[in-house]
Amino acid sequence: MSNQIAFLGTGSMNGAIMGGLLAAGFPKTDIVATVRRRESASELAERYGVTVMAWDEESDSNAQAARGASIVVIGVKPVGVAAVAREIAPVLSPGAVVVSVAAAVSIEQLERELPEGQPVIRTMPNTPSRLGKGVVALARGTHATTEQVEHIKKLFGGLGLVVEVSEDQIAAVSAVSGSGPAYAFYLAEAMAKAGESLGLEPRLALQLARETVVGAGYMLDEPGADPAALRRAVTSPKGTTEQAIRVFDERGLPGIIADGARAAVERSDEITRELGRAPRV
Ligand SMILES: NC(=O)C1=CN([C@@H]2O[C@H](COP(=O)(O)OP(=O)(O)OC[C@H]3O[C@@H](n4cnc5c(N)ncnc54)[C@H](OP(=O)(O)O)[C@@H]3O)[C@@H](O)[C@H]2O)C=CC1
Ligand SMILES: O=C(O)[C@@H]1CCC=N1
Repeated sequence: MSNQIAFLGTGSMNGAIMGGLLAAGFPKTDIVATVRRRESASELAERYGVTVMAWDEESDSNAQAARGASIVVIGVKPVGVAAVAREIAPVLSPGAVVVSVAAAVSIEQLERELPEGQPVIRTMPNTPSRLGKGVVALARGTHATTEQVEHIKKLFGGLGLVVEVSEDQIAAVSAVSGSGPAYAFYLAEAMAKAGESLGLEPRLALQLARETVVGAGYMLDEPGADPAALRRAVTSPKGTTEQAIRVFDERGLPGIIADGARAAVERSDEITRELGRAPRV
C-alpha cells in the first residue's frame, strides 16, 4: 500500500498534526488534506505546501483524498464524523487505518459507518503536536492489528508523547491533555489581567505572563521534572509567593480545576449520547 496520509477536516487539530508530521520530516508529497471552504484550502496549501481540496459534494473531495491512502485521519467536528466516514467507506483500501481525532465519537459509532473489518484507531491529541510537544493518547479499534497500532504510535511519536489507553479513559484524557493547552493559555490570560490590575501596561503584563508560562513549561520539560517540587523552589517560606498560593488554596483553585475537568467529561458523554441517537442516513 502507499505511504499516503489523508487528513479529512484539516482545522486546528488535524492542521497541528499535519504540521507536526511535516516538521518531523514526513514528505509533503505523501499528504492530501481536505477542508470545507475554499479560503481554508488556499491558506493551508500556501502554509504547508501540501495538496488541499475544499469540500464539494459533486467532486467528492473526502473520498478522492482517502482513495489509496494507507492512513486516513478524520478531524472534523464530532457531529460531522459519521457523514465523512460514510463518504469514504466505498473507497477505503481494506488495510487502510482510519484514525479519528474527534472527541466523544466512540469507536463503535465510527466502525458502524465503515466497511466491516476496517481498522480504526481513536485518538485524543492536542495542539502542541504541531511543535512536536504534543500528547497523543490512542485506543485501538476492534480490527486494528498490533502492527498497525505500533505503526501509528511510531508515526505520531514525531508529535510528542504517545500513550495507549483504553477507550473508557479517552474522555478523562481529553479533559486533561486534550483541552489542557486551553487551561494553560487561560492561566496566561488571567496572569496578564492580574498584572494590569496591579498597574502594569497591558502589553508589558502580557509579555510577562506569556514568557513566564513558556519558561515554566521549559522547566517542566526537563527530565524528571516534578511540578510540586518546582513550585516549592519558587515559594520562599514566609515570602510573597506563599501568600499568592495561600489565596489560591483558600479559594479552592485545585477543586475548581477538577470541577472544570469533570464538566468536560460530562459534556463528552453527553455528545456521545446525542450522536448515538442521530438517525443513520
Ligand atoms: N482543537 C483541539 O485542540 C482539539 C480538537 N479535537 C477534535 O478535533 C476535531 C476538529 O476540531 P478543531 O480542529 O478544533 O475544529 P476546526 O473547526 O478548527 O476544524 C474542523 C475542520 O473541518 C473542516 N470541515 C468541516 N466539514 C468538512 C467536510 N465535510 N469535509 C472536509 N472538511 C470539513 C473545516 O473546514 P473549514 O476550515 O473550511 O471550515 C475545518 O478545517 C473535533 O472532532 C475535536 O473534538 C481533539 C483534540 C483537541
Ligand atoms: O473542545 C473540544 O471539544 C476539543 C476536544 C479537546 C479539545 N478540544
